[in-house]
Amino acid sequence: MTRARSLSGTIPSMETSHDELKDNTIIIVLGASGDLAKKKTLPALFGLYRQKFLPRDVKIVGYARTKMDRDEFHKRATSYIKNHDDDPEVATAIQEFKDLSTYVSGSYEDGAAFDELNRHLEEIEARYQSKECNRIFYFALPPSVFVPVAKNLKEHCYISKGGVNRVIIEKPFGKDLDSARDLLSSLKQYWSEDETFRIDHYLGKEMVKNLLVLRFANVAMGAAWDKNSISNVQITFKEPFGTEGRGGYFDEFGIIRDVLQNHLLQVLSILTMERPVSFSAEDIRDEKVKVLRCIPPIERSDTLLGQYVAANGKPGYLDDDTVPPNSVCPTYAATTLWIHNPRWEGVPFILKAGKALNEAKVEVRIQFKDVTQGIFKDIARNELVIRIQPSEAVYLKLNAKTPGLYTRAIPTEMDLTYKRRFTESRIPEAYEALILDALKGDHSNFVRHDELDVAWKIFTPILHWIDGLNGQRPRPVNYPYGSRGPKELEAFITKYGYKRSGEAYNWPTTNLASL
Ligand SMILES: NC(=O)C1=CN([C@@H]2O[C@H](COP(=O)(O)OP(=O)(O)OC[C@H]3O[C@@H](n4cnc5c(N)ncnc54)[C@H](OP(=O)(O)O)[C@@H]3O)[C@@H](O)[C@H]2O)C=CC1
Ligand SMILES: O=C1O[C@H](COP(=O)(O)O)[C@@H](O)[C@H](O)[C@H]1O
Repeated sequence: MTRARSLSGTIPSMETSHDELKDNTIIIVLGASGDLAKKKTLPALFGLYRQKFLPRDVKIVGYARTKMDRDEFHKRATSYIKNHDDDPEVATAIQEFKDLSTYVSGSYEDGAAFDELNRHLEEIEARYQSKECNRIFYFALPPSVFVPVAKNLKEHCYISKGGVNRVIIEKPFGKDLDSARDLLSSLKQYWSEDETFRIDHYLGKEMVKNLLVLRFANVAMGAAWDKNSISNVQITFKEPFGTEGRGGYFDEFGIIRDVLQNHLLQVLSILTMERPVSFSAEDIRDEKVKVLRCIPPIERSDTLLGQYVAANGKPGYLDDDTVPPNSVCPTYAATTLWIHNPRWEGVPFILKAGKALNEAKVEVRIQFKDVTQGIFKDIARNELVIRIQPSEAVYLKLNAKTPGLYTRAIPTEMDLTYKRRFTESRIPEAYEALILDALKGDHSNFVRHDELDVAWKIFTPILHWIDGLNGQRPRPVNYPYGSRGPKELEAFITKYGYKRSGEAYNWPTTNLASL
């Protein structure tokens, strides 16, 4: 396997080799006919193959119930690979990728079908030089079949004569605390924690991984990273499209389970945890769990729920045929979390996520406190913004003296936009980074069982209220498709101390002529 080059400023223990799989490895994608496999898993495997990050002589096997021949599987597997036609190097790599990929059709419940899969894997392995072979099973499957598939793989496809077996599992991991505990304990009967890699793909995003470095490799950041300097924090997820055909799934889960309880809470935990002793998986995850345990369950009064309605020629949530009529499922939520520890006591962390909004954006916005008044009056607050996507960036809004013969401060910015600063670098897809970690046996960017438990403790009471388990279901407020969200949002964030700058803020350049 190709090894990462040693760079100046390398983070030492991030280079640690775990149980890295270098050869004789088969990656089996279960649910290979589905949406996730087609759009994310198989393109990520191709990306890794093309960059020579997969084990030598790797083979990929798709498995699902749908009957299809190898050509049809190849067509689907490569349909989301970009730059298909015009680059001969990509075309060659695609052909090689097809040559190493096969497909087996079978059910998820039937042991005999998994015997068939196992026979196919053994045929491949018979051609490997070593007797020690490795199998990685990737669950691109709905949660309803997680347990039978985990059981059948263990009973029919597990290599017990040496070699490594691993399972990579996608969210959702349950619907509340009890169901998550049930799911986890069912899966644990078959697969150990060490063999299990629970994906939250936000942990594979470049800017989420960057949070640890920004925070702990910069004294200047560390010094201001607490309640003494910070007024409030917003973690925002915005998508410009609605459920569009995925309403059946979505209506059962809602935006909180879809995005807040996992992706945004992961970002929050890395943003607020204490410095880990090392970059080992357990040291990082210990610190994440510690900070999450300081967060009490979310209060109803700290919650704003919304649902999009038709506007701008786009359909409302209830117009989606796959959504039950009169559903009160929230497609937008803002919730405020509080961390009861000495570093963060009193700082509101506002998690906001919505579908069918005016733009695609995920960012962390840290607003600092007001500067002492006196020599300054109504001066803008500093804000540090970490834009996770699109167009990765970190920028700090800060006040500077207006150049020239003025004694006036003006809001400006220090801007680290990745496209401009790192012109030669390709930012990896989250799934590429995570599959590579799983091949290396590095759990740092995967969700540990106790992280899940504490995450569900924070969200379960509010989810039960939304699900109507304790009485009537709350009705979300409406917001138009393509808008910034519910009109109540501005008052909601203001309540937690967020102050918009009084000065019109021109970003990224300041027009001095207009002063
Ligand atoms: N799609 C996405 O972008 C994302 C998905 N995920 C998670 O990944 C997993 C897979 O998602 P996705 O690919 O969208 O799911 P799909 O609904 O596309 O299901 C994947 C495959 O599973 C089989 N399947 C579907 N429904 C059932 C069922 N009721 N019983 C048995 N088998 C079924 C189908 O294959 P066949 O009939 O051929 O066996 C299907 O092709 C889910 O847990 C999802 O929450 C997570 C993040 C993003
Ligand atoms: O897990 C999910 O994430 C996607 C958003 O992922 P991103 O990488 O495009 O930001 C979201 O659309 C989907 O509803 C959710 O299940």
